[in-house]
Amino acid sequence: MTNMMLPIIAGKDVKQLDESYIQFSGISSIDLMENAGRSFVTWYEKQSFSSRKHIYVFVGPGNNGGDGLVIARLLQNDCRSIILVCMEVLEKCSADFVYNFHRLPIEVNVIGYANWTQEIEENSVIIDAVFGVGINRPLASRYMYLIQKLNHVGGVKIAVDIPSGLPADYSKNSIAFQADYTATFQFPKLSLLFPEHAREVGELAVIDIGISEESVCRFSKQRFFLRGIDIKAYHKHFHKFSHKGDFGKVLLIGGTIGKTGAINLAGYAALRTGSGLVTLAPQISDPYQFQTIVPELMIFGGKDDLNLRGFDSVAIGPGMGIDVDIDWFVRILDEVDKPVVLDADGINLLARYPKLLDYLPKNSIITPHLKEFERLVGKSKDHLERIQMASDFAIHHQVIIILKGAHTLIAMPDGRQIFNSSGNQYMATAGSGDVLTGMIASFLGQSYTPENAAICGVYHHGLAGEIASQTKYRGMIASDIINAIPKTFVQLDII
Ligand SMILES: NC(=O)C1=CN([C@@H]2O[C@H](COP(=O)(O)OP(=O)(O)OC[C@H]3O[C@@H](n4cnc5c(N)ncnc54)[C@H](O)[C@@H]3O)[C@@H](O)[C@H]2O)[C@H](O)CC1
Ligand SMILES: [K+]
Repeated sequence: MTNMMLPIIAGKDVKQLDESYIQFSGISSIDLMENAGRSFVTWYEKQSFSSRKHIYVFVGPGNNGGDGLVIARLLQNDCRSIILVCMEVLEKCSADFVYNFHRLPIEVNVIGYANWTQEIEENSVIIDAVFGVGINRPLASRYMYLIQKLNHVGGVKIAVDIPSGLPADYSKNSIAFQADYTATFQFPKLSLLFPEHAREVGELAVIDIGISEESVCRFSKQRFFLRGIDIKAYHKHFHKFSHKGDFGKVLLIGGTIGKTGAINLAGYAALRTGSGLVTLAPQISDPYQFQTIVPELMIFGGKDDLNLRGFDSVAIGPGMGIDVDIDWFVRILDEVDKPVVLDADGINLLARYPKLLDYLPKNSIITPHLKEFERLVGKSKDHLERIQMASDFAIHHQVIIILKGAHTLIAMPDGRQIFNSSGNQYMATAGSGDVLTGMIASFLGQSYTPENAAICGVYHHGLAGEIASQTKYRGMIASDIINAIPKTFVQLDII
C-alpha cells in the first residue's frame, strides 16, 4: 500500500538514483537533465509571472547549474531578455554542464560572475540554479555574497530543485537563497519540509521529471510524501445498502466550561466526515447546560455510566482541561478496547502523567502541535531531531504520532514517516486541531484502520483548509474548514 506514496530520498542518494534510472531505462544523463529543465519550464509557463521580460539565471558548476542552462535555453524567446550569470569557469564545471553550455543560443546574454556589475531590473525573475543536492561544504565568501545580494533585491525568486545553500537532509547552518517558489525535481527533499526553512523554500512545487516509480521506490522505505492521488487507496467504499451503523458511532470526550466550542467543532467535523452518530461527553457538572451549535449531535447526560464499548471510536481531549480525575481517565483508557484519538488536554495529561501511556491502547493516535509535542516528548534543536524523536516515541509506545504543522508528519509505529502535502497557512486558526481530531475519530468509527484513519484525516483536513481559504483567505475559521469537508470527497472522487 505504502508503495503508492512518493518516497523522499536522501540527497546523498540522488546521484545513485539517477545512475540506476539511467541504467534501467537506457536514457542518457543529458536527456535526464533535458527532462528536468523542460518540466521546470512547463511549470514556469503556467505561473502568473511567466510574462515578465527580464530573467536572470544564476548557474553553479554542477548539474544544478546544468539544469539552469537548459532552462535558460528553453525560456529564450523574442519577448524575453535572459541574462545568465556563470559562477565558475568551464574547466571547473560538470560534463553535462559543459555540454549544455555549448547549446546556449546566442540570444542568451552570458556573463561571468567576476564581470557581472549590472543592477537587477525591477520586476524581473531570478532563477537560482547555483547549488542543488550536491552542496558538500560551507559556502565560499563569493557565494555568500551573491546569495545575500539576491536576498535583498526585488523580483520573483525561484529555486531550481532546492534553494542554494540549503542542505537536502538537515537544517541550514548558514545563509541560503530565499525563494518565493521552489520547484523541486521528482520528490521533495526532506529539508524543504522543515518549518525553519519556510523563508527559503517559499511555495513548494514537486515536478515530475519522468524517473520511474520503480526506480524511486527502491531508495526509500522510510519517508514518504502524501498527495491527493494517493488517498483513494486508503478509503473504504460504501454502497446503497450501507446503513447508519456502518458509518460508526463516535464518542468525543472533552469540553469544560469556557472551552465547549472545541468539542462542538470536533463533533461537527465528525458528522461532516461521514459519521452516523456522534455523541459528545462534555466535562461539566451539569451537561444539560451544555449548548451545542449542531442539532445532529447528541450529548451524554453524565448521569449514567458511559458504556465505552458501545462506541466504534473514542476521542479524548478537545477543550477538556487538565483538572480531571486521573482515576477516571485511567478507567476510560482501560475500558476502551480499541485505539483512541488523543488531542489537546488529553496530550497534556499524558505529558504530566507519563504512566498513563501504559494504559493507552496500541495504535492509538496522538495529535500534538509543536508545543504539545515538546511537553510530551521533549525539546529538540531542529526539525530533523524532532521528527526522529516523534518516530522513536511512536515505535517505543506503538502509537501513531501526528505532529501538526505545515507538512504535518504522521509517524507510524513501524518507523515510517509520512509528510502531508495538503493545507496552507490560513489553517493556523483556533479550533483547526479540534476539527482534525473529529475527522480522524470519524474515520476510525467507520472502521478504517488507525493507519488509514490518520492518513485520510490529515490529508482531507488540509484539503478542506485549502478549499475554504479560496473564499475566506485570512478570515478563514475552523467552521469554514468543516463546511468544506464534503467538497474534499468530491474533489478526490471518493463516494
Ligand atoms: N534526479 C534528479 O533529481 C536530477 C537532478 N539533477 C540536478 O542535479 C543536481 C545535483 O547535481 P550535482 O552536480 O550532484 O550537484 P550540484 O549542482 O548541487 O553542485 C555540485 C558542484 O558544486 C560544488 N560545490 C558543492 N558545494 C560547494 C560549495 N559550498 N562551494 C563551492 N562549490 C561547491 C561541487 O564541487 C560540484 O562541483 C540536482 O540538485 C538537480 O538540480 C539532474 O539535472 C537531473 C536529474
Ligand atoms: K538551486
